Amino acid sequence: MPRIPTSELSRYLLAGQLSRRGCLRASRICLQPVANFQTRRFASVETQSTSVPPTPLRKQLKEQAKALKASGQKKKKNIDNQTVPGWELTVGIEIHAQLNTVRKLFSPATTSFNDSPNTHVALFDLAIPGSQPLFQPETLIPAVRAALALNCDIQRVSRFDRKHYFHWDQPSGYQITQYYEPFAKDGRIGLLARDGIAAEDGESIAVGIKQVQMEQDTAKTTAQPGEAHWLDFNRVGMPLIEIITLPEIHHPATAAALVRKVQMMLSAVDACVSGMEEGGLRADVNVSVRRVDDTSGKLGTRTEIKNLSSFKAVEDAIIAERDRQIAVLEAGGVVEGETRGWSIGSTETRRLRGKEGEVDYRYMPDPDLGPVVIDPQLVQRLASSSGVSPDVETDQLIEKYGLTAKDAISLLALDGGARVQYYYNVLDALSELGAETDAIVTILAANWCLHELGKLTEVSSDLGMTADGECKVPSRDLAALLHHLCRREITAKVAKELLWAIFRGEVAPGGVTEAIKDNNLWFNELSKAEYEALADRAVEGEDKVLGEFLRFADGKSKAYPRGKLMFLVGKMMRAGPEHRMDPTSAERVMSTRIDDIYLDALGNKQ
Ligand SMILES: Nc1ncnc2c1ncn2[C@@H]1O[C@H](COP(=O)(O)OP(=O)(O)OP(=O)(O)O)[C@@H](O)[C@H]1O
Ligand SMILES: [Mg+2]
Ligand SMILES: [Mg+2]
Repeated sequence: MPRIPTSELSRYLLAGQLSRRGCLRASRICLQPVANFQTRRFASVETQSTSVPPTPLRKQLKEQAKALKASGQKKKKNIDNQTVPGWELTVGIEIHAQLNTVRKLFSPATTSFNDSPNTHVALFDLAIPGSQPLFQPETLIPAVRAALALNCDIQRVSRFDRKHYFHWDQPSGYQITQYYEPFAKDGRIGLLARDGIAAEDGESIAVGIKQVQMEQDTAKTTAQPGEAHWLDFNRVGMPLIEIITLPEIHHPATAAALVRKVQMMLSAVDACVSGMEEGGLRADVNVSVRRVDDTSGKLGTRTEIKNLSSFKAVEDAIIAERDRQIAVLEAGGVVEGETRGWSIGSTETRRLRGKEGEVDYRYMPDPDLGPVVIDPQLVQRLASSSGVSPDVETDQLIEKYGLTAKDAISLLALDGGARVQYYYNVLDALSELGAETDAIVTILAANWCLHELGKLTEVSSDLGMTADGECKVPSRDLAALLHHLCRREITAKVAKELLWAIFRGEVAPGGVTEAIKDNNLWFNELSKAEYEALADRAVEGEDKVLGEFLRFADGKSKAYPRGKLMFLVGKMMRAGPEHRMDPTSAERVMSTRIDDIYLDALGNKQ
């Protein structure tokens, strides 16, 4: 496998775009994407093309559901597909998480997130001859915080090893990782029913963490039409931790819940900048099956599905691979240890390479790097200054703000932990506006932060959420909007339209009230008499419908005819000026008038 041709690199060197200064000093160089760089396609390559913007995950899932519906096939719901009678599934997960650091692991180049390609690259990152690794000790801070959150024992001495493989995403021909002596071992992660584990796992479950190791990320490859690949070396050398669980997970939903919980835990202690949705976290799942009556005590042969980038993909890929392995074994075959891939929307995993294709990594201690010695005092300090755990924060969101466990956990999980910060910012802004932040308001605010904001991203892919909880809809503007809504000064419909306008940038920041004024959107509700007049008109010619209420009042029918009530309210709403009406008020007036007036009148008629 060829490495990056020296001619390509020297072209940039000659063009003066690569820093000639010391190999170990920070250098921001500007490489253009490597066009038409042809070499063997590797399975782990990300195959999106930059010429076509990637489709947002939610959209992909919707399209997948549509296609399934159109094909007339019915997919078994995951909730009913956690076990296969007669078989035990076993899963172990490797999670790669990008650490929240300013510099790369072994070079002083700054880390980047969605910056222009090849603008954060030091000589060492490209393995320019003569350059050497320079361990950046501050990368230990998020790494140790993460390992502590996962209840690991931090090792006083750990070491770096070289894992050799040849691929264009790793210019040196090896990745520096911790193989023989990782910095953290023997952790444990607790999962509760509310975290979304399979019902079969009961109220709670603990999964062991074998080890956590530090390692370098690889360059990002973007496949272009034809055989060309573009390489972005900003990602090469970014510090990662690899979290390796023991093979102790036995249900697909529990595996997905574990990855989600790890993401929440890492963001709670500020160890990571972004979650799965943004590409800061990736998971490989190892899957095996064995018959429940197997008494050998041995696990089945594992296959590994690499590079999963959503919680749903984790669950779906495990189900597909479990079913494939069972089918092979039931047909009298054997499961081969191999690496497999998964794409969104598929129903089967696909073989990438088998055992014979497995790379011999030729692990060896890196001779250019000394041991890492972590002072127990540092560990203590980091332990005592860590953020609140997701379990505790979920409890607080439930108890203090009245949220459901599902909404609390969704808030914590979204945008790599930034969505819940956004929620707090909205509540603070509501208090500043003088709003009572009782449960009605806190629940309403959570609903908008989750669901109404979520609807915006169904069309556009991005809210632009920052780590400090701000986005294209400033928290103060959402608070102003909710304040008016709670005081019934605008209708929910107007509030939703305003949210879109803010998102599209059509309302100046801080200008929600002005926008309502300028567009005459205040809710000038109908008077009681006006509602009553509309109700009277709505029941004209509806004696048959009113008869249903009479039957209920006379005890002839047991169920209150709520559907009929809503039918009459719908007639009222259609007949009146919608922007001046509230469906709840209309319903109240209609139901009172049915009881007080219309039924008597109907009785007299009959
Ligand atoms: N029989 C099995 N069934 C399911 N999972 C298993 C089985 N045996 C091991 N595992 C899991 O496989 C994973 C092995 O990860 P580890 O990083 O140690 O090795 P690797 O996959 O060979 O390395 P890498 O992919 O990083 O090159 C662990 O999560 C472990 O729990
Ligand atoms: Mg591994
Ligand atoms: Mg692996």
